[in-house]
Amino acid sequence: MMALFLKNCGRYLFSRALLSEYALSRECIVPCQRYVTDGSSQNLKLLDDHLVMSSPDLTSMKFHYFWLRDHCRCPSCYNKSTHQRNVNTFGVPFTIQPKECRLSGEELQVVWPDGHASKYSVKWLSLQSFDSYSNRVSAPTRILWKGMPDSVAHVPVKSFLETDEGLFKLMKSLTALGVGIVEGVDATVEATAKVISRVAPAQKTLFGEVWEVKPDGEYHEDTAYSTQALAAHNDNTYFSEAAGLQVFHVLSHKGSGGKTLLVDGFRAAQKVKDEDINSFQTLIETCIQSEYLEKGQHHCVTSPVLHLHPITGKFRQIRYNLYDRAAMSTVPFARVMEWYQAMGQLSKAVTDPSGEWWLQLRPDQVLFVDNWRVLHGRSAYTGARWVAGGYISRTDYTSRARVAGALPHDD
Ligand SMILES: C[N+](C)(C)CCCC[C@H](N)C(=O)O
Ligand SMILES: O=C(O)CCC(=O)C(=O)O
Ligand SMILES: [Fe+2]
Repeated sequence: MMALFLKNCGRYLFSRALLSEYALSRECIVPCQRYVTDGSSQNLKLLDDHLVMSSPDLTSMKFHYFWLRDHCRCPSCYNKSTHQRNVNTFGVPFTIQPKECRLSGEELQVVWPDGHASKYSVKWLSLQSFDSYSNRVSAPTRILWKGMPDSVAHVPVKSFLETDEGLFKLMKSLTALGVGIVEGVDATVEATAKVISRVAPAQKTLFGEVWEVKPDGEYHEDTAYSTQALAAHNDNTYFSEAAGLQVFHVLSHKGSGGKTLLVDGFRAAQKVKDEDINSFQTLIETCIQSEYLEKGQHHCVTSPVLHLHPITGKFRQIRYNLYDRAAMSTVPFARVMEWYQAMGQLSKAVTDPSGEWWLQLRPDQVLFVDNWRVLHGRSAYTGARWVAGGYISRTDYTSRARVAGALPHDD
């Protein structure tokens, strides 16, 4: 039974709390079973602190009575227009049991001891089970890539600005590959701003909202404002939350170099995971500090380089920026070299030339990059180069992607 439980919950939930909770579950102790059927396809089994619904075509679902009371969707417990709960959850005794409970058609109807009545559609319940959640969040949405990915969207600006399909194409490219391009855009800051705001408002940071890097433009104490080459990196590793998307538009360049480099950070992390699981673990566990310092600014964040989704274990974020690391004092002496070695493995995967996509951005192309996944860089350049761009916060990006239908679950 325990083995079955572990299997159903997936391998990321070996928490001691859960195991002991299960050991205490009354299901094993009190076989108080009442079967209620009304001829519907579901079978209802009422146990001490939860019920089990099963049908021949559906794996059984379990819900605690307390959970059911907390999820009452009647107008006094739940505000359907604001999508917010109103129920006084902790005014309910944890030991609550239904006074009556029946299945009527595809609806579960419960009357509680105080007479309060709740109804739940079986379909809705089936979408709320842990199994259903895990299946949804585990569903593959990403394609890892090396070199130039085949299917990056190049969306014409008119279609992008004016049609749902145009927006969907870009968002889908971003959720699948972490990169997407809008083409045919005027080489002006205003046109860039319009393209950015079709996704979400540009995020205001110390660099501005829609920023520009150009000779004699606004200057910040950062190598991005120099002409030197920049190896692949993520931006904002020193912010408590790095921007979700970064947008680049090379408006003009009279000179040489200045090519853009893109690398799939999740592909690099996957390589380390496949070939050296200990290094991978070190990069998930070890916290290092990143910082940004200039007059009036001191951003400083301590965080691991790799983050996984807490339930599925899928990649959530890579924070790879060798330049913006602070002096390393967060790692105990005995583990310093272990971290360097692990980071060295990741660095090898990141800089493997077969994984690099070098492109020369044209002045009509606006490039969107998922800054939690894809690393960017550039070659050194000469001459006058004018780049406009912006950040979009993670929550605004993922919200837009879900509304557009390109991201079905949390991420
Ligand atoms: C993009 N923009 C030019 C505004 C700023 C660049 C900031 C660069 C910083 N080293 C980082 O990696 O976050
Ligand atoms: O100049 C470029 O193309 C990119 C520089 C960069 O890394 C940045 O602005 O974040
Ligand atoms: Fe950057």
